[in-house]
Amino acid sequence: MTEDAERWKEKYLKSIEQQEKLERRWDARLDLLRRGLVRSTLAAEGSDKVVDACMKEMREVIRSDNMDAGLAGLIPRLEKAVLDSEQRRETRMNQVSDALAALVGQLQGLPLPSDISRPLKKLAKKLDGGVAQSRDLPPLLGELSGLQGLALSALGKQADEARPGFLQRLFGSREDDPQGEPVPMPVAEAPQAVQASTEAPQRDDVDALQPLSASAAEAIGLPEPDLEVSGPALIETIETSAAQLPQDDAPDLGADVREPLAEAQPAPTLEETFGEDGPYALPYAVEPPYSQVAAHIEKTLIGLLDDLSLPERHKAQALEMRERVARGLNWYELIPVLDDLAVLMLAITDSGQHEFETYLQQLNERLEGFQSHLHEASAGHADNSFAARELDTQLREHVDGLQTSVQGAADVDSLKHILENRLEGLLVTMDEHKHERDRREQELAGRLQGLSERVANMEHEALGYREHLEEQRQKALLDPLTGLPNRAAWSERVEREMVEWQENGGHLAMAILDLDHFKRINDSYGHLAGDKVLKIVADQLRKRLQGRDFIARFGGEEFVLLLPQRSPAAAAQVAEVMRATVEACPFHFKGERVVITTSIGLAAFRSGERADQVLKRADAALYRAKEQGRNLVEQG
Ligand SMILES: Nc1nc2c(ncn2[C@@H]2O[C@H](COP(=O)(O)OP(=O)(O)OP(=O)(O)O)[C@@H](O)[C@H]2O)c(=O)[nH]1
Repeated sequence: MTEDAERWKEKYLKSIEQQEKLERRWDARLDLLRRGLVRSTLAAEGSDKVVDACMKEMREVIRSDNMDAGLAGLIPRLEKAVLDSEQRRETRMNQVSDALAALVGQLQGLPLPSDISRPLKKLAKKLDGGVAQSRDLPPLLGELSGLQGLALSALGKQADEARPGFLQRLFGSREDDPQGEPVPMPVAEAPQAVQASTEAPQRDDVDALQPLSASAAEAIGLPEPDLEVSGPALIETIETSAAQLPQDDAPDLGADVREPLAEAQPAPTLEETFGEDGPYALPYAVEPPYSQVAAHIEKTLIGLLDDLSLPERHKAQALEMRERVARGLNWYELIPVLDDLAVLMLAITDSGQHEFETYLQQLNERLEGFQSHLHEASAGHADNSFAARELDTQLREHVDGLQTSVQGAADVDSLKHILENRLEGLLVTMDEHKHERDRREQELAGRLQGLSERVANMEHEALGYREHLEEQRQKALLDPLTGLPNRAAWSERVEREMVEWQENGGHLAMAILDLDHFKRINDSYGHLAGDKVLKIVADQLRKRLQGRDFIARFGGEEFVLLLPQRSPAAAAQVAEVMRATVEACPFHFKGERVVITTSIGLAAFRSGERADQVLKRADAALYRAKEQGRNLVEQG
């Protein structure tokens, strides 16, 4: 064997040896992987039936000789099973998270001391974002169970103090509540209520915490169920008494409010008085879980997308959104869809602006056309002047010619002939000129007619746009839920009244009204009931306005009141009427009275002050009213 062949042989043997080593390592790894897989499949067992079946099959495939083919068939099925299982797990986690949030919500509805209600609020916030992992559940459950224990023992303590009535046990009463806070819950009919109403009650007797008999309700002037929302008798009482008082005196209207209570006689129950469907009845709707409202939301969104008249460039986006909605949404998919919808709406508003800009551009082009018509008309006028000068020259030439001819005429006959010729020429020139002038006049009249039509069209369109803009502006100034003016309208009005006040002097005051414990209304009766309360309260407050008084919804459960030309005492009187009006609204739930109250912060404008500074003082006063027990008017 040559030296070269020897070297090749050695190289070949070495590579075989290396190949065998690699194969042994590969087998060892494969064996490890097989064992690992078998153990993993065993460990994962029990999480989901379909996944379990796939895992079992996998173990068999791994142990078989035909692993490649077996795995190729199994893996896609396993992937699908794992995905499905993951989705089911997510749904379960969502359900658990919703249930936990509901539990926390129920606890939050209880009158708990702040050292329990604050951590509860924190826990509610944590649950707001949903629970992503099951490992997060034990600490959350632990936290909830601890807080629930504390809440129960706090309530137990209240029960030990032997306070009558389930609702009183649940929500506490003013004597026990250092804040003296009224709680907007149904007030049960109880015998002592009649007594309370006949024993010249103090202000607290009107409090929601105390059982309120129908007689008391009637006595404070709650309107009949089938009457229009307006005109509870209490409010009329207040108005009468307010009218009798001198404007600059701050009256104790509370006394007027309380008076009728003392004279009240036992009367039918609230349920008898209002029935279950009166204008003040809070709907019995239990807030449904998302799955129950999803179809409605989808239908509404699709309806909205179909009704939108969209500029061409936004149509594809809306169509894509529509398809997403039509495929069905879960809770978490809804939020991005709403975000996208909001972006689309903003884009449409922008295109409204764009449309208007296009209109202005068109208007500009038309005005340019108009200008060029005017140019033509003035050129026509210039032509006319030129033609008149031309005529003048021609006439002069004719007359000169006539003179020359007359001087050169030898006899009367030739003179006559010359004269006739010259006059003929003159008449022809005059005729031609007249024709030309008529033609030009006609042309000019046509142009003027066209111009005046264009102007009329433009005026008509501009008027349409102005009306459309005004309509849009008015809509943008109204709060859609209550129909009251909104924050933007408020700013406009404040601005106007301030200028008037600065120029003419007098008085100007503003007040902030914030419904008390409104969160509890939502939590206890649902958001629909909350919305109904807001609408009715807004309606009632609006009906109390007089003269230049102005009310707006500032947002949420907050209203603002502007009182021009009212002295501080008169403004306080109006605020008190508003407070009593809200308290007197005979809301009821399943036949039981629900007392809803408002706290009010009032501030009068001082010389040199800006509106935001006055609002700040009113807000600080409102804060004090809340601190001092709510259902109060405080001055800032
Ligand atoms: N139904 C309904 N609820 C609203 C609306 N706007 C705001 N809210 C709710 O109003 C509640 C206001 O609650 P908070 O600011 O905590 O105040 P509150 O419960 O009224 O308590 P106090 O102001 O301290 O007496 C929140 O639960 C909001 O979700 C609305 O348009 N409709």
